[in-house]
Order: sequence, then C-alpha cells, then structure tokens
Amino acid sequence: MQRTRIKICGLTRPEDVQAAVSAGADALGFVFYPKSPRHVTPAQAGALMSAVPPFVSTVALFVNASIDEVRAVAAAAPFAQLQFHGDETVDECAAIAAAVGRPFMRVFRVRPETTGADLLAEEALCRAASPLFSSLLLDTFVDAYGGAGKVFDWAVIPAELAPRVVLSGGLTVDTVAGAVRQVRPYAVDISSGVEQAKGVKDPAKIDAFTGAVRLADHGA
Ligand SMILES: O=C(O)c1ccccc1N[C@@H]1O[C@H](COP(=O)(O)O)[C@@H](O)[C@H]1O
Repeated sequence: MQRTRIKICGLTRPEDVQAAVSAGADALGFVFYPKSPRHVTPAQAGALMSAVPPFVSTVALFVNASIDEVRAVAAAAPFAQLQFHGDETVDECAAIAAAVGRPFMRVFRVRPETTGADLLAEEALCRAASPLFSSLLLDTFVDAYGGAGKVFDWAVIPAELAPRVVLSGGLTVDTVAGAVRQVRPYAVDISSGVEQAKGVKDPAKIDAFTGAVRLADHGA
C-alpha cells in the first residue's frame, strides 16, 4: 500500500518549517492570501523556503490572485506547486499555472449538497483544461475560504477518486487516522489543527499528526 503523503500548511516561522521537515512532512504550504492570519510576503516565503531540504516540496496557496501577483511570488520564492483555494475558474488556474510554469492543485470546497459525481466531474474538467493540473484538494465550504478547521462528510468521496485527492478541512491529531483508514486519500493537508495560535505551529502536534498518519498507513 502507498503511504499517505502529508502537507502541513500555513507556515510562517523558520522553527515551524523545521518542525514540519523533522516530522517527515512531504510538502509545506505557504499562504499568500492577505486576509489570512497565516499570510506571508514573497520575501518572507523566499527566506522560509531556502531552509527546505531538496526532497520536500513547497506549495504556494492563493485565493483569487492575479497572474501578476503569482508572478511576483514566483520571482521571490522558489515554490514547486500552486494551490488555488478561491473562486478561480479552471481556465484561470490553468492560465496562471502556465504563466509561472508550475503544476497546480485546485480546491473543491465541499458543501452539504455536493455529490460524488460533482467531484468526479470537477476532476475531469481540470484534467481536460491543463496538463499542469496535479490534483483536487477537498476542503469544507466556509465563507472565509479555508484554514477554518471545519470538517465535511468524507463519505461523499468516490472510492475511485480517493487515491488521487488531497483531503483537508478540519483534520486534527485525533481524527486523521480515521480519515486515512476511511478515505485512503493520496495525501492529507492540515493547517489550524497543528497550531498553538493562529499562524503559530505546535511542534508536538505536528509530530503527533504525522505519527498518526504513519500508524494508520500500517493498519494500526
Ligand atoms: O490556512 C489558511 O489560512 C487558508 C486561508 C485561505 C484559504 C485556505 C487556507 N488554508 C487551507 O485550508 C485548508 C483547511 O485548513 P484547516 O486544516 O481546516 O485549518 C487546508 O487545505 C489549508 O491549506
């Protein structure tokens, strides 16, 4: 069985980057949405990313940003992948990704009425739109866009889609093992669940989170 990849999002401090890397995170997320308490400037992100070792990926998260804003970040911070977490259309995601030459994840913010067919249709649309599309990231619909710690009903995820999705939305140290066992996603993504305060990560929670994922991967 494949191991579940782990993304830790919303890093703002060098010690939090170090904690996530030490805990074995596969990807680190940096938020370029000015309204987020986890927002970093391009220069701050460039400095934080310079401490990330070669085989750990970096993700730049945007909410309704323009091509020029994404270009400005790309010039200052060597991120590996984009995460579009707003109301961008699929074509806008594809155009921005092409402009900066990076693959992209597109968020689907799941509502109570969302169906499995909706998720499959969205993934097909993204694949058709761009060779740079990497995966759907599933989060819970909230007005504030993300990082809100809210869970959706994972039962909506079709079994055939699960191995390709990034599962997020209110995951915690206590719930992630159940999520991995139930959904078997490609990856899990967490932000608020491993914080001690907004924008400040808790190294013990990061360790516990990655440990819980690994145990669940091994059937424990
Ligand atoms: O982290 C943020 O502040 C944020 C802001 C705007 C959009 C998305 C954001 N984070 C992403 O939200 C989900 C869920 O986070 P949480 O674990 O429920 O706190 C996750 O994909 C983050 O990458």
